[in-house]
Amino acid sequence: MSDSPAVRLSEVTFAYDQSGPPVLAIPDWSIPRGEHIFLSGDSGSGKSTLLNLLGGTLTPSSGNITLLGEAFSSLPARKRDAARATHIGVVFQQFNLISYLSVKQNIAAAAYFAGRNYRHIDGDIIELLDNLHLPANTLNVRADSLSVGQQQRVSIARALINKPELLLVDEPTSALDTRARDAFMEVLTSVATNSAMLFVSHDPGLADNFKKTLTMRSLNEADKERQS
Ligand SMILES: Nc1ncnc2c1ncn2[C@@H]1O[C@H](COP(=O)(O)OP(=O)(O)OP(=O)(O)O)[C@@H](O)[C@H]1O
Repeated sequence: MSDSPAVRLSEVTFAYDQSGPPVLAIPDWSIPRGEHIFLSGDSGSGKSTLLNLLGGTLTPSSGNITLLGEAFSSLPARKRDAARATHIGVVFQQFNLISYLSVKQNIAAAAYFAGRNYRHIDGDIIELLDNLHLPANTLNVRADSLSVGQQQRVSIARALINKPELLLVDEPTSALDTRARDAFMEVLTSVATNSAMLFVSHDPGLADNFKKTLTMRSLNEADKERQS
């Protein structure tokens, strides 16, 4: 189903407390394949909740999410984990690299979890590091011996090693200074051309890197506005 969007939400609601009101309600929304979207919104508006739903670490209270036209949120946890590992890359705010493993081992782990033969992906890793302007001699050093900016690039390489159709990026630049931030954005958008990307950030200065921008509002705020 190559014409189906990367991800689609249909009649999705989510409540942390099943007896309470939902924190998120999305009747119909999709991210087309290859589209890069910048998402901002006030603290508490539901951005992280949405990322977790798209990544399958949370499942909707009602409605459903499809990935590449196939069932996703309704899958049993183990199959959802496998679909995530194969089709979704995630760049976390805190990188989430395994500090005592090498750069290569961190990236290869993502290939392993996607069921790939990770012993034969050295070429892919070297090519990615090169595109990310990371010197090849960083391949075998411990992740925690790199600079913050370099660790962030390794986290992009890990997210992209399986050529995911969907890339979820959560506040990736908050630990970087302005120069490193601009370099990061340039390198990210140039290597992620084949993936749909949802990029979440509080930094409005980054929106210019995207053709499409969205702002999330909390359901509470939307309700208050409707009533006033
Ligand atoms: N684990 C949780 N249990 C209960 N409520 C939660 C939980 N996580 C988030 N919430 C609530 O859900 C709503 C949306 O939170 P979420 O973290 O998704 O917002 P956000 O836009 O990502 O905020 P921020 O920009 O501060 O990270 C908020 O009202 C928040 O208090």
